[in-house]
Amino acid sequence: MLRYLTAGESHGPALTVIIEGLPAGLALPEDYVNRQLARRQGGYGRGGRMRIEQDRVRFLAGVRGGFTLGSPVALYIENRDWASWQEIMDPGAAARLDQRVVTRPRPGHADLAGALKYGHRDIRNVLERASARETAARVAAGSVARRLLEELGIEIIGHVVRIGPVAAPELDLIREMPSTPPGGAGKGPDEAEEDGGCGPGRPGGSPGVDLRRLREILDASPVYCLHRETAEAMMREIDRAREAGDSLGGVFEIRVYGLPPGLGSYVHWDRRLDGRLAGALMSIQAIKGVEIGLGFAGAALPGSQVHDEIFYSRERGFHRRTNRAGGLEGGVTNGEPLIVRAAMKPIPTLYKPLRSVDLASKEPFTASVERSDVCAVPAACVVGEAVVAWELAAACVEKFGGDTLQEMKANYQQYLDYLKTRI
Ligand SMILES: Cc1cc2nc3c(=O)[nH]c(=O)nc-3n(C[C@H](O)[C@H](O)[C@H](O)COP(=O)(O)O)c2cc1C
Ligand SMILES: C=C(O[C@@H]1CC(C(=O)O)=C[C@@H](OP(=O)(O)O)[C@H]1O)C(=O)O
Repeated sequence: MLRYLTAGESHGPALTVIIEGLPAGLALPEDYVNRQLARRQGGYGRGGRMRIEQDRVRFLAGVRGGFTLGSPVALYIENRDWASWQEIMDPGAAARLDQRVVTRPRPGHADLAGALKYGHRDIRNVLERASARETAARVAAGSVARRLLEELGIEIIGHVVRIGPVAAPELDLIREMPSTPPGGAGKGPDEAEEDGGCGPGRPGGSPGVDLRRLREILDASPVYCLHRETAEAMMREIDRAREAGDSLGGVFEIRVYGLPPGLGSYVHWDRRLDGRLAGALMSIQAIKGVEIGLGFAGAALPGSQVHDEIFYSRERGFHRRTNRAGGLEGGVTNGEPLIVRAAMKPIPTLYKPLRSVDLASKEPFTASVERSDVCAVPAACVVGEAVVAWELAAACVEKFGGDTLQEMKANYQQYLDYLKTRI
């Protein structure tokens, strides 16, 4: 079983993660994790805090010479902002608990509900842990999972499809993402349609696109959006929101290629991979909706336009020409790429103040803000990739097991060989 716990306050000394259940022998360079941490810090619309932090992982246990030992992996990410908060956030008796006390709950944040639940008079005790600073720890854990998935040929890619009112042109869910930006020599729709399938020689479906090139395009986009013109419109919208003292949400999409059929299970509710993925994505701060494949759009269509017909050929085995199910049927991967989307609400801390009531005096007030993100959808997309990676790696560990990576890969290969006898 693969599991992890995180701890850490936003302005405390550090974030920590303990991961248990990884096989021994997985190459885990610090730089690999650091690259994902840097992506999470990026994205147009972030506030001043991201200019202070420079997230770097430090392994404290479970890794030696760049390889996992099979023992629990402990890792640590320093909060640079701690230097300015040490006096107030000190875990010991030296903490100045009377300083910078927060009694004004922000609508949309955990402030009021958290203070009532835990009996805190200082909302700082809530916001420090409710803050999405914690997602740096989740991205670190997710990077470890992603590294493991890579060993099995499973690749994850996320992109932003909406920021506020600006949406990327609808990507046809039955086709793949374009391999080049608009105007370039992308793959034709008919060619793309022929990709995928869980037939011989391509277990788990094929991306049908150059993932390295896609990543380059996405990393070069300040909003992690594939379409240059849409990205520019998104940035203009973020600028407008910032000038108006407002904030924006949006939607990101995660696609996973190279998945074998058979991860997750229909036999019990808590083993369904769709439920696990939705739970993981919904647990990200400010995520308010998740859809798989056609998702909500499917509710408006007749069944004949929703379900993916099954075909068979000797070369490709069982395959589909459409992927409206987003790679999952019955809570089990079906060999098609996974497609999930998550909707993020606008950031709750606004420069344009919203009405609220002081926790201590019960007097109404309108909030004032020192700093905040205006839009964090690109960052949330990186967090989304991480939590999806985690759930998929956990499902792989469950199905293929193994105390060493070699053993796990051998089990995986045996399963793929078995699948070939079925097609
Ligand atoms: C990457 C990321 C960055 C965020 N940055 C901020 C921020 O700067 N200010 C803020 O008020 N909320 C921010 N949020 C959202 C809050 O953390 C979130 O709304 C809050 O924890 C309440 O949880 P809920 O929205 O899930 O109910 C951010 C969320 C994410 C995922
Ligand atoms: C620190 C991060 O995001 C923070 C998430 C966050 C919130 O309320 O969720 C509020 C802001 O924190 P601060 O008030 O310290 O500026 C963001 O900067 C991060 O992503 O690493």
